[in-house]
Amino acid sequence: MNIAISSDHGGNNLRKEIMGLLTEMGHQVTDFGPQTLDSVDYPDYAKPVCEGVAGGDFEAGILICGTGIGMSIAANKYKGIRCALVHDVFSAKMTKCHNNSNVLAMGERVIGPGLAREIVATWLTNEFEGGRHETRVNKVAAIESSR
Ligand SMILES: O=C(CO)[C@H](O)[C@H](O)[C@H](O)COP(=O)(O)O
Repeated sequence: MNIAISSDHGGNNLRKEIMGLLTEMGHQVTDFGPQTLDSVDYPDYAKPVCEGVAGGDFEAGILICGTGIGMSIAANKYKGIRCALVHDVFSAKMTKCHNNSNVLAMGERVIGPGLAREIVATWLTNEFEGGRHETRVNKVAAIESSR
């Protein structure tokens, strides 16, 4: 898959860990930084990933900050983005199978690299189930279109 990734300063180390995993898994990774440990603002780094996924340049996006919360809030402001904040393996599977999430957010200050790797691998290797879940995802999209 063609995957975009970014973080803020609070997610820099985990972003690099996950980039390594994605490469090991054979994915194409586009890194939107940041490239230093300077303090930055997460909405600035959510933007290229979300615009790229919503615009079809990337099949999936991964966003990492200290808690993952700021990134997920910012990401879900973009039309067409379904960002899930995930810190456990069960939710990683469910959000792909049921929500068809196209962006995954995690917090480097919340979970360790081992669990984060498992979450990403689980999210990327499961499939949207469609059916009743598609009806629900479409209803969410209708809310977005009506505003
Ligand atoms: O947005 C966040 C929380 O919702 C992220 O965790 C940020 O990484 C965090 O707020 C950054 O905090 P800092 O004190 O500026 O390092």
